[in-house]
Amino acid sequence: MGQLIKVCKALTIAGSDSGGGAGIQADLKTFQEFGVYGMSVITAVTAQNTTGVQGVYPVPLEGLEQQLESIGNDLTPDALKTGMLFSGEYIERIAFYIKKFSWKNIVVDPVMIAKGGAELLGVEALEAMQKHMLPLAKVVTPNIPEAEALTGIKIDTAESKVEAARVLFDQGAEYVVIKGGHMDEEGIVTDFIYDGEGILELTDKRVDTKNTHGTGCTFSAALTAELAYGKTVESAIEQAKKYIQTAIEHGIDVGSGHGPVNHFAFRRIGHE
Ligand SMILES: Nc1ncnc2c1ncn2[C@@H]1O[C@H](COP(=O)(O)OP(=O)(O)OP(=O)(O)O)[C@@H](O)[C@H]1O
Ligand SMILES: Cc1ncc(CO)c(N)n1
Repeated sequence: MGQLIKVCKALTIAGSDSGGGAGIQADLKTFQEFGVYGMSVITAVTAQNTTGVQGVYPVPLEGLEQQLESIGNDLTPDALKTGMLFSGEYIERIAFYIKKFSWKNIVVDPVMIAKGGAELLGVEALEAMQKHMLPLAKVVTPNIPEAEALTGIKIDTAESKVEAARVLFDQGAEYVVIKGGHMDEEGIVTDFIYDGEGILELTDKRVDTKNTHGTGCTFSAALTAELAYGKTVESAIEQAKKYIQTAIEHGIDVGSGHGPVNHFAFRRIGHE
């Protein structure tokens, strides 16, 4: 007789990256590495590789809603993350289903632009992100350009970073993580965390590499996996930072452009 195993479950609502380094593919690979059962709702299919995004094909709205219904009627995620949400209309529907099924532990990665400049979310969708997604977010994880777009604040000083984090908190996120990958800091990368009261900064050494495709998706997926286990937000962020650091340090040599990070490096080199 087979034995059924109870596991923690995580859902990603995001776009597909045919190249396998970002989006749904990065999320599911990361969930698997953390030993979490991964599920997906696909918003759009991208034709993409390490050199860029060649095409974006949204899943019809009906198909998006049906995927959400299918998950909600049978499987309750312990945590979920959102990535590329495609449009304001899609965001509004996704928020509706998250509330309908009372899903909790939500990580909102407000993906807007791919490395190389391809638009993954229209600017018209900014308002929907602020109005519908941020109030549902346990954690919001913008990179610097996304934090600037959502707040209208130019982030170029320590003070402006704090100010932007406050605005995102006021927009409804319980925790704000402004990722430092795009900040021009000599030799280090600092992620900035704000919970409405205190500030925590997580710093690690900047890896000199062109293989940074999918860093943001991978980081937020690791964070989501840890939340699915019931970890505190602080410890989930710390673990996600360790995971992404190891994945970047051991980048994978495929493709001729910005190659992927190594989703399986963390366990293989002895972390648990
Ligand atoms: N060169 C690097 N060396 C070490 N850590 C990095 C580097 N670049 C990014 N990171 C880390 O990776 C995570 C993602 O940050 P980043 O700012 O690159 O997100 P992102 O722009 O949303 O990524 P993407 O859009 O490519 O998926 C953060 O934890 C950040 O500190
Ligand atoms: C589908 C998808 N989601 C997110 C990103 C951002 O890295 C990407 N390049 N592609």
